[in-house]
Amino acid sequence: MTVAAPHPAASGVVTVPALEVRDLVVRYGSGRKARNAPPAVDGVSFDIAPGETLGLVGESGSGKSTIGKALLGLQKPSAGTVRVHGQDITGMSLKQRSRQVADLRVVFQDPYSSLNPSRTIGQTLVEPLRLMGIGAAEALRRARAGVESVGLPGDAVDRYPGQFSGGQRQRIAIARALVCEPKVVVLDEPVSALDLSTQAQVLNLLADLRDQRGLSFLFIAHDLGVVRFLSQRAVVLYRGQVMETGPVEAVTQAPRHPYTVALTSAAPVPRPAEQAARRAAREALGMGTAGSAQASATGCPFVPRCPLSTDVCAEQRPPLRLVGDTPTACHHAERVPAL
Ligand SMILES: Nc1ncnc2c1ncn2[C@@H]1O[C@H](COP(=O)(O)OP(=O)(O)OP(=O)(O)O)[C@@H](O)[C@H]1O
Repeated sequence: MTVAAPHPAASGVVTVPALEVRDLVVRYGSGRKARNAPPAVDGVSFDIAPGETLGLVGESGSGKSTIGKALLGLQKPSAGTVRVHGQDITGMSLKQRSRQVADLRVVFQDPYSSLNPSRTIGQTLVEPLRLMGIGAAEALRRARAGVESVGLPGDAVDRYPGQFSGGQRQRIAIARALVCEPKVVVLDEPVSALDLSTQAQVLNLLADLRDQRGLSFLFIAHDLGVVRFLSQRAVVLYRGQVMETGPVEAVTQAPRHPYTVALTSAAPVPRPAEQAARRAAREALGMGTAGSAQASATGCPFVPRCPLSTDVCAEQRPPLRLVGDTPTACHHAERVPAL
């Protein structure tokens, strides 16, 4: 099994982050109703160092993909900034980005819908290079090298997506992302549509490419086992907010926030006693047992035995936040002295 590479920041050398996200807020829709609704992403901040992989985890609907879309310019942020190697790209249009921001690319979840079925692999890979002003012959040479770098034959450029398996298509999607030689790649659930053995192959390929090229990954996933395999650090999201962040081993093996405990309890661990404790934590928090954790609609999803329902709580926000080493107050506990 591939082991996550050491965190580059461990060397003590101060570097400009490959990706810097500050106080990101994203609201969908417009008008008063949208303004009054809780944002899909609510003040999220994180950095990714050069060569580092950051796992972004959370239950379905927690805002993971919305963050990915905001980084890529597919969804306009309501507030906050996004910098790639120090360059502020927050307000850039998609057109500007395609010319200027070759540093940031994406691999989407679904290898079947993310490639245009009517275009050859070569046409798909050449397009972003041509937008960057690279000549046709050189772009085709790079496209061939790109498919070879993900373990496919160079003549794959003459074929169509329908002629490849799901795993091969995901390799092609990775080649498309890397052909522009980006520094940062957003991987939005890149293996969750693949069967288990293909998942392992694609994860190993991603780890190899990252280590060879010094890439930084934002690895969006709901499967904590997969996140642990590739990431050095993890950010746990709930309802658009960061609940906990830290080294991936600490977050997955010794989570500090009750929500993370509940989320991790769905992932198998080698020690039965720990598994049982985590299962109990999930039950205490009123969360489901499947991989996608669901908070209880009634009853506080954060504090065991808290009698306040999310309907009653005026804050309508997670009561306890643990970011870095700085826990903030539990609003629910302030209101319920008996806790
Ligand atoms: N186009 C949209 N219009 C309105 N609301 C949206 C839109 N896309 C997402 N949302 C809402 O934003 C919130 C975050 O959704 P998002 O897709 O980012 O979550 P996620 O963590 O990626 O979930 P999943 O793991 O299921 O993909 C959810 O409440 C969702 O309903």
